[in-house]
Amino acid sequence: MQAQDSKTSKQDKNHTGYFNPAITDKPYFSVQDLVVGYDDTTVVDGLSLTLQQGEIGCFLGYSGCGKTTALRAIAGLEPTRFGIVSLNEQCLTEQTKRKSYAVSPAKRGMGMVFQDYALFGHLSVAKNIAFGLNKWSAADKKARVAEMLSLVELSEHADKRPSELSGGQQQRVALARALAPKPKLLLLDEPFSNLDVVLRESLAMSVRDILKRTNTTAILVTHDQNEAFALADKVGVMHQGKLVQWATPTELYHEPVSPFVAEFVGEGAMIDGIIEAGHVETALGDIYRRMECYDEAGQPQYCEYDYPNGTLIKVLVRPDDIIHDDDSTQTALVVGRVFRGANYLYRLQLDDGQTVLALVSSHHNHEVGSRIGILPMLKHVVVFDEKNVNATTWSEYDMS
Ligand SMILES: Nc1ncnc2c1ncn2[C@@H]1O[C@H](COP(=O)(O)OP(=O)(O)OP(=O)(O)O)[C@@H](O)[C@H]1O
Repeated sequence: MQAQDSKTSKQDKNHTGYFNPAITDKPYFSVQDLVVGYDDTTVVDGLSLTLQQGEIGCFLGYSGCGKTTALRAIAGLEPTRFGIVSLNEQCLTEQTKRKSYAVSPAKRGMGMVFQDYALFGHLSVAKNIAFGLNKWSAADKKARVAEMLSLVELSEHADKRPSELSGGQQQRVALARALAPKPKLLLLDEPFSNLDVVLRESLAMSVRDILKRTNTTAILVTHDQNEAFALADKVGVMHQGKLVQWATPTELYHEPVSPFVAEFVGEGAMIDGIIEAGHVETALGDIYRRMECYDEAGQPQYCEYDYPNGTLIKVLVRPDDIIHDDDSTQTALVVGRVFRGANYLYRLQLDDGQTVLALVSSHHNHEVGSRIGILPMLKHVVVFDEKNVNATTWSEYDMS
């Protein structure tokens, strides 16, 4: 009885109506040290990640960085040179010094959705969705197809051929077909890239909603950051076959681990900083890293930075870190601006000639050449080391 209660509580619906992913010590899906290559080239190089049940992961990166190869290796469609892949407590691939083992793709319990939908043109929408259910009884199959049609909001199109549907609708049929057999893991390879930009983001949001409602664990491959952020819980930035950072979209944006991730994800500028007496001096002001302790008068104590005085470093400044404030005594010169509807993206020159970006409500219309008041309000201070390779993030800081 107790076990039943605890299982129920793990799958309780949260306030959004979604099922919470089951919380267990062991990840539902894990990849350890995956290495995949063609001939003498290594294309995926030591990739490791975990997902809990119901979580959506994403491989994001430039063309050719190895995203599709990683996905295909997880599906068992590419041979693995090294590494372990496990799903739902089952080992699917183990290529190590001790063992060489791989479950065939058909027995992995995975569903796939491709860029080109790969629907059967001669079959109706309903028959496309029923395609993977040949072992189900006729009654169960009928009920499941009806359920999937309703889930993707295509019930009234059940008897149409795919060619009679729009691109977005066809992709929803492909999703319904992949979800119908209840896959343990759904793999989506650039599923929206044939669609126009506006449709892409709205379809990504509705696919996320469908995956969350069905508690489906999934991995998406894309080179489109907006799509990754709209759909995924965890995004892995890939670069030259390596997973550089595997984190939530917010963490990637605000706490990138390297300059590559900082530049790849979102906009921003890296301004010069110099370590002086334990704090960082920048053109925006001096930044003091706060410790979690206070002196007797209640004044915060500050960390010594890890580098000697005079060390040159870089500080990441995102457009939302610079607040426009007419009353501020700190000003910057507007050297460029882009109208984005709700906002202007201003390019601002600081007194020492460096530029930063600022996202300002489009009610504030300042001409190029004018000076505007600014307040630096960094959510996190991301400092890149002197070799510009690694980053550290400070969440607690003061500026002067
Ligand atoms: N079957 C293959 N044989 C040899 N090399 C391949 C093969 N498939 C992919 N590659 C190479 O592996 C590298 C990674 O390809 P992959 O398709 O995984 O990248 P990707 O990040 O998914 O790129 P894209 O976004 O363009 O699809 C590329 O250099 C590609 O040319």
